[in-house]
Amino acid sequence: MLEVEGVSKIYGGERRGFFGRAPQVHALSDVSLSVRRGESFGLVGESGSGKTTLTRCLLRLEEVSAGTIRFDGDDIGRLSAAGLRALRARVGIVFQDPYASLNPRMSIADIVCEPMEIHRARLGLDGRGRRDRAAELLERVGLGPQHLGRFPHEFSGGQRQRIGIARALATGPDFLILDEPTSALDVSVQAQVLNLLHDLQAQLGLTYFFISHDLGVIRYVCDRVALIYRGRLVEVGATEAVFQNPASDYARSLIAAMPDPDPDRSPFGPRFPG
Ligand SMILES: Nc1ncnc2c1ncn2[C@@H]1O[C@H](COP(=O)(O)OP(=O)(O)OP(=O)(O)O)[C@@H](O)[C@H]1O
Repeated sequence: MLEVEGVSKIYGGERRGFFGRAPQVHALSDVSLSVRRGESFGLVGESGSGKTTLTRCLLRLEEVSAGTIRFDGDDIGRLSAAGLRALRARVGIVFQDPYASLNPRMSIADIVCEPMEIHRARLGLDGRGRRDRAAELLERVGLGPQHLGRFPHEFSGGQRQRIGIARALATGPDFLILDEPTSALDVSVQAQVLNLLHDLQAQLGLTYFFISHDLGVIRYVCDRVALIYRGRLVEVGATEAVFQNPASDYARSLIAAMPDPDPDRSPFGPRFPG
């Protein structure tokens, strides 16, 4: 579904004054990976390793410096304005911090309806239709439609992240970027949100691109995983194979540093029980 081929991204280098240039940062160097339809693909890397840059390139919020990204076979670097809008409707994002990512002055109805308004020509829903869909989405994420008129401060962290997930689903995407979706939550709430994501994936046939620096969560959730270090992929493979038989020194050191490498004894229990 997603193919990233030889992608590099260099920030900076633009002229500054008469003689100088901004320093260059190689945020991504020759990154290649592919995500299959219906799978959960994990991207693991420490802060500054290039995870956000890669997701921004996937949505073409940044232009790549080299390489190509294909979504469903289309080179996203060559999409027309209409093609780009369609891409952004098909790709939803759940952000890390459910406190910062929901506008405190907007009602839950407005928050969940906003992406539907942006994409209204494509979705063909009037105001009533958007509100009905928002109610349906709230129900899907385990919150009732009675919450539509309330505001973010009235909800717990886990509930806010459910609202963030409802918003990410608003345009009917088939691909979700989950950017550290549970790292701001308590461990008990993390497991509930991860289980919700698992159920939604099965119900809606979603493909997940799951970013995290928490290997326990990645092992629990992802079918395959890529490790990124200073903008370079150092390992890609089936999650269990990488955990049980890591090929790179980086993977070995990450796994050795995990508090408990046994998923059956992780805070989340065995991988997706039931
Ligand atoms: N707009 C920008 N201009 C210049 N450098 C940037 C820009 N955005 C990111 N960088 C640099 O690119 C590198 C990769 O950053 P990126 O934000 O992609 O990492 P990350 O893995 O997402 O980190 P985090 O987990 O902290 O979000 C870093 O060195 C960062 O400082």
